[in-house]
Amino acid sequence: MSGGEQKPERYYVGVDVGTGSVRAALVDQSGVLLAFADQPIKKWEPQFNHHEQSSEDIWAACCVVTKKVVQGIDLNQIRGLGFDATCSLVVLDKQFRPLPVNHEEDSHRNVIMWLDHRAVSQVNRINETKHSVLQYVGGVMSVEMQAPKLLWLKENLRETCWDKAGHFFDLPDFLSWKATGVTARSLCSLVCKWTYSAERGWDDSFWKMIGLEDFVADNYSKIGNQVLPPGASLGNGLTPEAARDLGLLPGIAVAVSLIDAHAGGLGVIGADVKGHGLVCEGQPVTSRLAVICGTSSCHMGISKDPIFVPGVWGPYFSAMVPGFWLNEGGQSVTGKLIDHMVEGHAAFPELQVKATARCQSVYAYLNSHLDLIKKAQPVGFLTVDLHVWPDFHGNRSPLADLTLKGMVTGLKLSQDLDDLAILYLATVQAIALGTRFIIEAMEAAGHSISTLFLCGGLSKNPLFVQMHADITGMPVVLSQEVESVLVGAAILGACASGDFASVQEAMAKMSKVGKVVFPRLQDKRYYDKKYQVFLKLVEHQKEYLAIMNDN
Ligand SMILES: Nc1ncnc2c1ncn2[C@@H]1O[C@H](COP(=O)(O)OP(=O)(O)O)[C@@H](O)[C@H]1O
Ligand SMILES: O=C(CO)[C@H](O)[C@H](O)COP(=O)(O)O
Repeated sequence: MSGGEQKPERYYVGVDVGTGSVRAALVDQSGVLLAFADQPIKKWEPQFNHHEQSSEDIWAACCVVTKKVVQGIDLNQIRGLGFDATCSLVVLDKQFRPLPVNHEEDSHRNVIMWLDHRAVSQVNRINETKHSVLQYVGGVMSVEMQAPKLLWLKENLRETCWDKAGHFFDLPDFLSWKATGVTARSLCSLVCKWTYSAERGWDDSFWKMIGLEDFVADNYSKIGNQVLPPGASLGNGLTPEAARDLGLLPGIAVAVSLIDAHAGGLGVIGADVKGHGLVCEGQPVTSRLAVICGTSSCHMGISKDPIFVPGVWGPYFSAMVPGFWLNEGGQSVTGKLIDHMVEGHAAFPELQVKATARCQSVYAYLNSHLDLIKKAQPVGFLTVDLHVWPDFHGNRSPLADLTLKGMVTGLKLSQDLDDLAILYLATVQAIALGTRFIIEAMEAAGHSISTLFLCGGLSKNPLFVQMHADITGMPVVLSQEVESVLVGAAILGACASGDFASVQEAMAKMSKVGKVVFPRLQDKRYYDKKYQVFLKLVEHQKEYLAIMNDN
């Protein structure tokens, strides 16, 4: 190339499989999103607490969105592809065909979703073993992890699923296998959801103790015995078949994947914060907490040395940022809870009609409605006598108690739009109060957090963002690209292509600060009182249980 000519742009494709939809983006070397597409995916709930999906449906959606974002682009400029996905469990037979994870024997439904709580008895038995691997998941294994789900399959679907199974994949690893034919697993998935240790590998005694000695006997071939770091390049890149499916060129670099929350973490946590008046500017990156808020919220904090936080997953070595330990706090339903509260209210049909008439989302309409009814006071003060405990799907962190339930106190006989708006506000606040609860647990164990970096669908909601700032008392950083999880996936593709020397370098170059929302410190006293009530709610819930269980 002659001196005056510009180098052709280099692009990366990121694919993010969330709970409700698949998204793809075309991203350039500086992390700018040039094209975006999304596509809903199917979900089944055949019985309460059973949640299933189809890996074929998910792959088909990945193909649709990828083809859309590369339309009109010279495919030779696309250097790498990265996937992230929810940590759902995909089951395939020895010939890589889908196997049913249900009593109906519907093999189309071969994915047990991350939020599925069918394996309660199994996880209780696993926790009773007090095995040392449990130290690395906050002391208590979650029913949402893979070991209890695998045990459930063995105990409940022996002939139709377990005996025929050849491959159990975390969804992010299924996608990279589909793209490359390589069955290597991501260190991220195996460490965070499967009890693998980055330093010690699999622990035979754990699998034997819980009754899944089958994996030890076949040298873990069904759950992964080749483990690679996220962002590493897989095999010979994209296979000709997958290239046809996705509308890309064969041979482009495909990265080892990440779980979606972890991709969000990569997409936001390394941004250069200079000039934004943020306290974290002069502090190490460990002072930042990435909060990825979609159907669920995940609170990703990193540290140089392992920190054991009771009820908070981890510490996981190199599972998100290489060389750092990760603690992952979480709330199992946040976006799903807001939607549940709003859509279940008697005034929801009226809300839908009014929001549609104004061409607004229901959330934007509710936010403006709250602004109307708040009068002179700060909007958050509308919930002085309405309080919510948000564990409608159990508590992930910091209590790690899946038996906890949701609570609402302060209900009235009214069913109008004002009532719906205030209940929505109290729910948003409860989620933010839950974040404060998690941060306090992390800090008590040794983390020192000063700044939140929010991304995911809920970060599009200004009320949700402001409440997180006001209730935690910390500034909230939003990225320049709203779809930061996709930037994280593209960072993986960029690393696999060899265009960046390390994940850290790609993070620093591709994630950018957009808006900063500061806490309104004048409202602190009010939110401190809301937090006091919040903690009382769960105390009371436990008391009610003790009364009812007392013989
Ligand atoms: N424009 C928006 N304004 C406010 N909230 C939104 C918006 N879009 C999505 N959400 C919320 O975000 C949640 C979904 O987030 P998303 O990141 O898309 O989920 P997932 O990755 O789990 O599929 C929804 O449940 C909804 O509550
Ligand atoms: O457990 C998780 C990450 O470790 C997430 O909760 C799960 O992957 C679902 O993510 P989302 O709510 O973004 O769909």
